[in-house]
Amino acid sequence: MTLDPDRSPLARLRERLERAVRHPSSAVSRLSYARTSVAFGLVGEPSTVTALLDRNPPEIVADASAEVRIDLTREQLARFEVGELAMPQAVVTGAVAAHGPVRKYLEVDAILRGLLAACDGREPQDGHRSDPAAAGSIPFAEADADLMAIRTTGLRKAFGRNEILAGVDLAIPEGVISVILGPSGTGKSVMLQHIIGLMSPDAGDVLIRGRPLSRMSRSEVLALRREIGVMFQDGALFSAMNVYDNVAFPLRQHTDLNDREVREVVMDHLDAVGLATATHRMPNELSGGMRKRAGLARALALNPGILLCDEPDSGLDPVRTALLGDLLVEQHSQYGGTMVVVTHNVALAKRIADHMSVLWRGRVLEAGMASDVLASDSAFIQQFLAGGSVGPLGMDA
Ligand SMILES: Nc1ncnc2c1ncn2[C@@H]1O[C@H](COP(=O)(O)OP(=O)(O)OP(=O)(O)O)[C@@H](O)[C@H]1O
Repeated sequence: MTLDPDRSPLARLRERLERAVRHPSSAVSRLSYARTSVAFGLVGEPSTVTALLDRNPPEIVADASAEVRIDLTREQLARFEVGELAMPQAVVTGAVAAHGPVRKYLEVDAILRGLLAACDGREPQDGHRSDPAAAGSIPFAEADADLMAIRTTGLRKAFGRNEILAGVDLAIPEGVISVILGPSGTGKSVMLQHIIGLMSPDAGDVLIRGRPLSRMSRSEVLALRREIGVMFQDGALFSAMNVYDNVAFPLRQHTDLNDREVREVVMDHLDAVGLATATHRMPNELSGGMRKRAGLARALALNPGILLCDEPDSGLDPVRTALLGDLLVEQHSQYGGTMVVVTHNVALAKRIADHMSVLWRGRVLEAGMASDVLASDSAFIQQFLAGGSVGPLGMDA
């Protein structure tokens, strides 16, 4: 694989959008995939944007370079500002105008589908309404079921008589930060190992971008792992290599970049995680937080479409956890993609999650946009969020 410097996430997005404009009938899947890099947004300087917002209904425009531009109505802008419609990045003819976390991106997708269908003069094939203003909120479960970054269907796993996963149906949307939250010992790490293909289920399946792991050959699973970066609890650094070589390792293994190009990518990532001056340190000379940040830089080195973070807060104090959470959000807004964070840390989950799945007793108890899950009236969720000792969750439950 060659990493073409011209093929930045933005360049790749542009390509996909161009294809989507040329072939609107395939726009839904292409745009859904495009969400993994960056997506949608306001166009132009704030004053231009305001002028554009006066147009009603919103419109989609292919400019000279076939860039897709999306103008929002005033009503949509208001929701954008209060965070309901925040989008990862806005594109101005190839330049990033603004960025922030995705919140209700599925609503945005409904709008996009409508816009594209309107642009093509046809109704979208999946029956979604073409009037973007009327698209409104669509229930999470109905949206893009086949276009989730990760899905598990009826996943079961037992160790002896100890059933850990009892039919887990998980759906992780593309392009956002998803937190898998649950009490200790509930099987979060076991789930993660199934997703990477390191553990096989007793029943059920894992689908990565629609591709079932059960039907993949070993070489396909290995290739898939290159699309998935993993940040392990302790960083999982090679103890005999310094920080620089640890981050360079996947690039040397899986790309044909020359030394200068490797250096550029490595230093870019180390700089982003605040370790640019620690290149020569060995893992045992790093603090726990530094090891995690080095692990994050390594996990991102190949620019994976999906990043899995296993308990990134383990062993960190609350302040370091908050700082690491902010770093994850920052990295996500910079690189895009789907980020999955497994944790039992409620404060971290609240800080970073766009989407949340709560695991309990081997199943997904509740899942959806983080704000909805946090407002759940489930007794278990309320107890877990509050850290209370009274409720359905006991020592062994
Ligand atoms: N390879 C294994 N063999 C036997 N039991 C295992 C194995 N891996 C995990 N388990 C058991 O599965 C259960 C769930 O473990 P897991 O590490 O997934 O929990 P978790 O939700 O990640 O917990 P925590 O938040 O404390 O890390 C535990 O009881 C653990 O002992």
